[in-house]
Amino acid sequence: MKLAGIELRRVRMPLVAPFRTSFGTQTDRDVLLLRAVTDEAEGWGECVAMDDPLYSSEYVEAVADVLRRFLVPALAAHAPADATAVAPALHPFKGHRMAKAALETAILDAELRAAGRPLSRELGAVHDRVPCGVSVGIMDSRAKLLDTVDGYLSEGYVRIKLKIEPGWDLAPVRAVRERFGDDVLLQVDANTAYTRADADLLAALDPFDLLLIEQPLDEEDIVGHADLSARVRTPICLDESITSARAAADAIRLGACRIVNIKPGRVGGYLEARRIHDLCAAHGVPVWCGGMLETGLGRAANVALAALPGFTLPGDTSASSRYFRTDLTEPFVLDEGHLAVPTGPGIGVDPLPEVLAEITTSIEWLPL
Ligand SMILES: CC(=O)N[C@@H](Cc1ccc2ccccc2c1)C(=O)O
Ligand SMILES: [Mg+2]
Repeated sequence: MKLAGIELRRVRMPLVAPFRTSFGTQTDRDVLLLRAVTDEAEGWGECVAMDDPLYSSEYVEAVADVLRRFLVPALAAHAPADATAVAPALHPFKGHRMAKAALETAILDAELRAAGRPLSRELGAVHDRVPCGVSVGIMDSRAKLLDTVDGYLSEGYVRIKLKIEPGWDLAPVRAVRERFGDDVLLQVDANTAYTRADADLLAALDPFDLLLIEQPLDEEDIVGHADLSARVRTPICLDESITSARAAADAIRLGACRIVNIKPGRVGGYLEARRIHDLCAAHGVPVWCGGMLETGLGRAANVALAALPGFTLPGDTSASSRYFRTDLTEPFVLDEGHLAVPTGPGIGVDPLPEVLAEITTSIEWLPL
């Protein structure tokens, strides 16, 4: 397969409702899409980076810059025959895992489409549909929160995740438990909003029988999470801290987490995501697929990954309608709380041309 070039395409999509987390409120998605053009097929990679470096150090403008000046020229020099050669070619450049993930995914998609192989098969999927959870933002009131959770449960979501931050934690969790009972699968995500001094407060969540507490502390505080794990009964799950298979291995070894949220965009791509899945499975650590408000392109690839055997907890692979009135692809629609794994070659979905044209804000061609 010969790579002719990479198209950087920025698209803007409004969210159906503001999404508030401990690091800010999002009202729309400004997404960088990569289209890899080869002599045999083309492939899509969706970058998960936000507009601002609030979830991680990466942000969309920086991703475009590092692709333009370093990562795409490096591929020109290495002329990778397939996606497995991409990470080694990019290794000299430190970090920028979200940029690397989008580039590798676009090339992997092109390669698999040319070969007629679905991504799910390539990764080792064992299911043809996956159970879906939903991430619920911080709200202005408990009443609004309860209405929102009620709506999602009615839609069929099998797990509820509440965003929390200091001042919005025990009360919303208690309200959801009191209203919907103890059988609802419930977890929380702090996006690093707490400190080691909050151990007693986080331990106060134990009576609510949560599935997990996601990333309570700073992404670099592995030891703090290990100390917390010894004081809090609820399993600690890491998200922002798990940037690679090595980071996952170290966190597990140090007892910093008992569950891992795998996000291919955060760890450098689907091949590294599979390595993390395999490593966690070897340690008996359950994993689930996180979400970064992807369009249907990224959503399709995530659903394929979530079908691997070690993904034993429902992920944030929600339906398209959780975030978008109109998705970039045919919408992903919840069916009895599940999403079907795409069966077509590569990621198995394509942008709808008229939607793509409508939401595109810029196009840049990077020849190899
Ligand atoms: C579904 C979910 O909670 N995702 C992230 C947080 C998050 C929140 C908002 C975002 C906005 C734009 C891009 C990425 C974003 C990620 C998480 O698990 O921590
Ligand atoms: Mg998270």
